[in-house]
Amino acid sequence: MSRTAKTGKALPVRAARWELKFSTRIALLFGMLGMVAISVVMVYSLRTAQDNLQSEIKNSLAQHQRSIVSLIETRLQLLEVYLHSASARRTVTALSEQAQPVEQIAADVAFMFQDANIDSKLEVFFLLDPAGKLVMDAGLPLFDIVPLVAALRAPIHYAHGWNLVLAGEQSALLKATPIFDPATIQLRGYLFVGLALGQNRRLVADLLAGSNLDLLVLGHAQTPLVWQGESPLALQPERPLAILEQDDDGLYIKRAAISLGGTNEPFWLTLGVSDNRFASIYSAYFNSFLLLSAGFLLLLVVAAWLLRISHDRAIGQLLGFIEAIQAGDRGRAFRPTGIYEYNRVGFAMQRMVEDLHVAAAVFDSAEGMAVTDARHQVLRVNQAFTRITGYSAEDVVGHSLDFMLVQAGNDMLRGAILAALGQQGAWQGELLGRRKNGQQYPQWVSITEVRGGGERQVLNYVITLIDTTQRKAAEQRIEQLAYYDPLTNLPNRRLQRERLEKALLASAESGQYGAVLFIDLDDFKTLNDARGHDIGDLLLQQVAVRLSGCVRHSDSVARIGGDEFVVLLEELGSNETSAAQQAESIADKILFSLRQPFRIGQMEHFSTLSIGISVFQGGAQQVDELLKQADLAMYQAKAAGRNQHCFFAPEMQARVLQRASLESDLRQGLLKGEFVLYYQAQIDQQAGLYGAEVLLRWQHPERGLLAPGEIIPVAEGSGLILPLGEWVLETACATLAQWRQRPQTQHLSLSVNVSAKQLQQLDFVEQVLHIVKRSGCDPQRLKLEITESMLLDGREAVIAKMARLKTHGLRFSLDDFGTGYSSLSYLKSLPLDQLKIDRSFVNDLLTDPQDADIARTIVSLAKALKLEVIAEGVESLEQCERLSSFGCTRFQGYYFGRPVPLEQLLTGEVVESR
Ligand SMILES: Nc1nc2c(ncn2[C@@H]2O[C@H](COP(=O)(O)O[C@H]3[C@@H](O)[C@H](n4cnc5c(=O)[nH]c(N)nc54)O[C@@H]3COP(=O)(O)O)[C@@H](O)[C@H]2O)c(=O)[nH]1
Repeated sequence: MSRTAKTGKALPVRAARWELKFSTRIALLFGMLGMVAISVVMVYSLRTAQDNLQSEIKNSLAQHQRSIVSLIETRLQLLEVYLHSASARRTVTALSEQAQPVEQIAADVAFMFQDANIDSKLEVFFLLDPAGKLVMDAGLPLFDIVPLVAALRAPIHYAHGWNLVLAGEQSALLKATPIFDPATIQLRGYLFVGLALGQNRRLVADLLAGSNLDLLVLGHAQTPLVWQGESPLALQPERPLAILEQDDDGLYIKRAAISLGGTNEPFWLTLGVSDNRFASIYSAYFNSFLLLSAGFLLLLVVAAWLLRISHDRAIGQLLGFIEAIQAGDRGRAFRPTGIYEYNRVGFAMQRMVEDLHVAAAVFDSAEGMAVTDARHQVLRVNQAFTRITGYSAEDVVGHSLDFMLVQAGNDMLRGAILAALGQQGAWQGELLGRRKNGQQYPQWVSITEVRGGGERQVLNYVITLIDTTQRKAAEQRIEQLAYYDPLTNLPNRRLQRERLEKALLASAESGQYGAVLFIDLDDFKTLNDARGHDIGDLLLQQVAVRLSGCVRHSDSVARIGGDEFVVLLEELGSNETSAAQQAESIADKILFSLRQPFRIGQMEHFSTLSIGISVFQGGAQQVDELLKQADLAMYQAKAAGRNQHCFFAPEMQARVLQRASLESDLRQGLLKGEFVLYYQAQIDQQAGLYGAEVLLRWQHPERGLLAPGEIIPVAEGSGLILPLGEWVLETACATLAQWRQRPQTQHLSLSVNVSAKQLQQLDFVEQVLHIVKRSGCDPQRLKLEITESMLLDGREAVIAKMARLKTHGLRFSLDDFGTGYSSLSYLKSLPLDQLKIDRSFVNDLLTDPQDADIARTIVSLAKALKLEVIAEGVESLEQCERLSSFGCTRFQGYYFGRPVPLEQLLTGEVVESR
């Protein structure tokens, strides 16, 4: 037998041995059940009917027995009444006179009882004389009483109750009464009445009258006395009492012991009735049984029909669901039927289908999948497998996948995989695969056993392949990004730290010295800002190449940020001096190498660098500490004039600590008001003192008066420059406000140094205007000194702030002019009022023609830009005169006065010289 699947292929389906439609099966089952049930009911009903019949017959016969006994008793009582009545009246006369016929006595009794038929009741009625001789027989002639009289014992016995007298075939129940002569009270005889029993057909007829009995036998002891009807069982006195029996002719017979006339005689009465008389009861039972069976069968048919309908509907729904799934309706949900079991099947099937869809979806996932049998022969592969490996299903089905593995011959690996599969049922790991085109590729392989069957033996292996080529490349890329500087391809700070940690451990083990060179390019920021970041990047790349060229292969060069590089030198021997010498020689080599001109595009650039060296012998030191030491040494090298190296010395550390403590002091100093302002006079050639520069001083409780050089870097580093700068501005404005009050001073202006951090504040303009307004000073007398370097970051924003402040009357001076890289066009865009010639040019003005030229140029430039110009650091008359010769008319310097407290500024010679 075969069934056609959706694919059109014939699927072999083994039919069950007794395959029947469910409805047919139900009909058969119900039919059989109906037959069995009807048979059982029939047997039960018949037996019940029989039992009921017998019980009815039994009851009926018992009833008849009671009636018959009652009839006989009634007859006896009547006879007794007759007897006594007859004895009371004429009977005595009759006996004495002998004239009264017996008929007359009977007629008297009949008259007395008004009973015309009394003759028929007085069947046995006779008189005996005292000697027991029959005097008169007044009973019915039907009965011959002679044998009875002969069988009598003394007549007196019969005066006390009924007595059975048996005389051959004759028998009767007799009772007597003595007859006395009323006059003499002499016994004259006995009057007897009796009920004839033996062969008394009249009695039997009377007893059977109106009954449906077919048999009656009245017996005494072993002798039937009178009977009517025939049955072989009826005349057998030995038959059991009170048991219903049936003879071969179907006659039901029941014998019972009875008591008559108060005697103790063993009378028995057997009654019989033919089963024909109960045919109607049988037929009633049979008919109702037939009716019941027919009704039951009908019910069965209806039930089977209803069952079939509901089954057909439910199975139709279930089949519809299955066929829809087969037809590709994947999202079809099972609609519950009215039958619980089918719903379970339907829902189980729906879950199964969903699981199969999930499994199919999983199988069609982006991961390559192959399913093999227990002998590793491929059964199925998915599309991703083909995409990854290049092998189609036809290429691999029926083969082992070993040929695709580069390590196929590696027995150890194979053994490890099989061992893992045996123990955990799964293995995963990285294997080198070979694609169909021969290309090798890394792949992550997972193998999982599928077990089943009674003994849970391995049925299949599911193999998942993930091509990790891209992931590995990405990992490498991530590692490159995480550990290498993308600009120079040198290790970055993170990698260098790790290498340093390893180097320290190695050094601790070997006892060999190593060294860290912290390298910072001199003036790189200036180049970067002036020439742009692209040029800066090119320089950094070339620096990286040169640095790498200066060290051994085993050494490590890293760029840890901006223009900072760290070189790690290892295995410098176990002699500290020799190690330091080696480090120094490499530092010199680096300095020399980097001093050579760089060619960046069309431009030739000269660069120098500062190197801090820290020598280490692992164990005691931490990476951070080592880097910090080298960094400090590098700053030392910068402070010492740049383009040189400097070894770390513990004093440097002390300075750092000192700086930290200064920061804490500075915070306290601000709170305690330890800061003061000094004023350095600014002189106009014609007008004399025209203003002053405000210079910060700190009256340190322990260290005395500190200059800005010690305060400002710490304040800027800690952020305290903001409250400090605000205080300076407020104090200067307060001075200006005071000066405004006095005619001698109201023309004086003040220059206030502003730090880059102050200027970068978003609300700098508002802050300044607020302070100015609150102080009540003339904003035109306030000049803010900025440096070129402040304009490097966020130049547009700084210019906008300057412009806003200028609209409120404030003025700006460009400090240290000439030391930076300001271009002319850039200078022109700044909203300036004054250029300040840097002290370094003034210093060598008289000796260095180049500085003199610069100073002259700055004066000319200021004039061209219509700006004031002032020279700072003027220490001699000669310098002053030379600057005057260039056209500079304003001066500041020790020649005119050192920075002094406010009181001294106004009382000093300068004011007087005005
Ligand atoms: N942000 C702030 N910066 C401030 C503040 N106060 C000062 N500073 C900055 O500190 C720099 C150094 O100031 P100071 O140590 O006070 O030195 C000034 C003068 O003492 C010195 N000077 C003046 N004349 C001469 C001279 O003839 N010879 C000589 N060797 N030195 C001289 O120059 C300093 C003033 O220079 P300048 O500012 O360039 O005019 C100082 O430069 C400020 O940058 C402050 O409150 N806030």
